[in-house]
Formats: sequence, C-alpha cells, structure tokens
Amino acid sequence: MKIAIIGTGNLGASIAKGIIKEELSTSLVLTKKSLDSLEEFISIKGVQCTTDNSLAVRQSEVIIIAVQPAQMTQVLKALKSDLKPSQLVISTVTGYSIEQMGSVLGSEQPLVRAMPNTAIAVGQSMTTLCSNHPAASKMEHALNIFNCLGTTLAISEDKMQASTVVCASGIAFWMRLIRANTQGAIQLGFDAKEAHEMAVQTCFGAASLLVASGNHPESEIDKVTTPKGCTIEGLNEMEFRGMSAAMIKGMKASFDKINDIAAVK
Ligand SMILES: NC(=O)C1=CN([C@@H]2O[C@H](COP(=O)(O)OP(=O)(O)OC[C@H]3O[C@@H](n4cnc5c(N)ncnc54)[C@H](OP(=O)(O)O)[C@@H]3O)[C@@H](O)[C@H]2O)C=CC1
Ligand SMILES: O=C(O)[C@@H]1CCC=N1
Repeated sequence: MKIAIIGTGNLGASIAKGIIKEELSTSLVLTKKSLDSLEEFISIKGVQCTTDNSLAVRQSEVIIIAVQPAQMTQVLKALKSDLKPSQLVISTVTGYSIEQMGSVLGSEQPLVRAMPNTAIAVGQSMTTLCSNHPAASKMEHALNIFNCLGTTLAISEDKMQASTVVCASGIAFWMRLIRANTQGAIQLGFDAKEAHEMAVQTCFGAASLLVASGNHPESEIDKVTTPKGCTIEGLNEMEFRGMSAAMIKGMKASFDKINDIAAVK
C-alpha cells in the first residue's frame, strides 16, 4: 500500500512509526512545512520526507491528513487538483467535518474521518472512524489500516468529538493519573525510577485484566478490596477528594472546548 501523511507533526509522526513498525506500506511519503524534526525517518527504506504535498499525493493511494484544524481548509484547497476519486482521504483533524471536506474536495472523493491516539506509534491505538461515502469498501479499507495499528470502532460522525476526548485526549488523562501514582509511590519511599516502573506496570496489568476478562472494573476492584483493609481505605479517600468527579468534569470541559474548536472554522 502507498500511503502519504500530510502534516507529520506529533500525531502524524506517531502514525508513521506505527505504519513502519507494522510494515503496512510499500511507500510512505511524509510531509511537513519544515523537515527538521523528521530526521529519524529519512534513512528508513521506503520512506520519503518532503515539503511537497502535491508530490506526496500523486505517489499515494491513501492520503492521511494530520494538520491543525486552522490549517485544514488551505491544505485541502491546495490538494484538490492532485486528488482522484480512486484515492482514499483520511483526516484526523479535530472538529473538521466530512461535509466541510466534501465542500472543498467534491462529493466524488472518498472521505473518512479517523481519530487515533499517539499509542498508534506502538500499534496500540484506540481509533474511532466514520465515513459518509456510499462505497462501504472505502470504510473497510480504512478500518483494515487502523486495525493493524490497534483497535478500531466505527461510529457515527456526531460522536467524533466525544471520542476525541475519550481516546485521543484520553492518552494525556491516563498519563497524568500514572504520574500521580508515581508521585504517591515516591512519597511512600521508592526512588523515581522504581516508582515509575511500578506505576506503569500496575496500570498495564489493570488494563490487561479488563481486556482479558471483559469484566467491569468494579468486579476487579472487589477482588482487591479486603474488608477493613488498606485498599478500600485508599479508594474511599480518593473518592472523597473527588477522583471520579475530577475525571468526568475534566472530560466534559475538554468536550466543550472541542465544540468551540469545531465552530471556529
Ligand atoms: N496529538 C494528538 O494526540 C492528536 C491530534 N489530533 C489532531 O490531529 C491534527 C494534528 O495534531 P498534532 O500532530 O498534535 O499537531 P502538530 O502541530 O504537531 O502537527 C501538525 C503538522 O502539520 C504540518 N503542516 C502544517 N501546514 C502544513 C502544510 N501546508 N503542508 C504540510 N504540513 C503542514 C506542521 O508542519 P511544521 O511543524 O513544519 O509547521 C505540523 O508538523 C490536529 O488536527 C489534532 O487536533 C487527533 C488525535 C490525537
Ligand atoms: O488537544 C487537542 O486539541 C488535540 C485533539 C486530541 C488530542 N490533541
């Protein structure tokens, strides 16, 4: 498969790493305005780095666009004359609708919106996707690509913003919780390296238990909370301090902000 990534910034580079790791492409063209940060990709076989979006599009079957929302209209307008209906355009741009893309590129162009997260770099993204293209095969094609880079969920477009908060911003939310856990471990006497290793592996173990069992988190919590024990004491203190409420309120604030971003263009 020949893939182009237009806008190889934080997310685009993560997608590129995942594609390279999983050997998904025969040709991968990465574009950016300034190529300085793409040094790590330059010597990789089958990978080309360029500032020329037009060249990237002409060489590729699948075009993944990962620019900032405010850059998207200008990028699409410039790409329009190079795109053919046989090519699949996948946008990761937050809040930029398929209708908005179609109004620039025309209704013949197969368009998919995908919302991966940065764990795509290690093949562990949770990616949500939607499309309004009548050819189901185009959506299947997109699902197949992202299934090689983690797990996918096809959703309706009106849920894309919410899924961005849960899955894309979610990486940052979980990272902050892991950091808090690490800080707690240091306070209990471990050095920073030990604390980090214990927090990360315990978090990985918790998620792995849920993936393997399909259980509700509370059923796993029940197995750990000895009556009158230390776990329930800690959990109740965390809840008293607003742990669940803070996560839920934070996600709602993030969602409200996304709707502001989407309204700006
Ligand atoms: N970061 C994340 O975890 C996630 C981000 N998203 C969404 O994905 C998009 C990208 O986010 P993110 O990677 O964080 O943003 P970045 O700012 O890191 O990346 C955007 C990239 O686009 C490049 N760019 C801008 N204009 C052009 C152009 N005309 N041609 C080619 N490249 C161009 C920039 O290049 P240069 O630096 O050289 O100017 C930059 O590297 C956003 O819409 C974001 O909302 C979605 C899910 C997760
Ligand atoms: O913070 C942001 O706006 C983007 C969208 C999700 C992750 N990064």
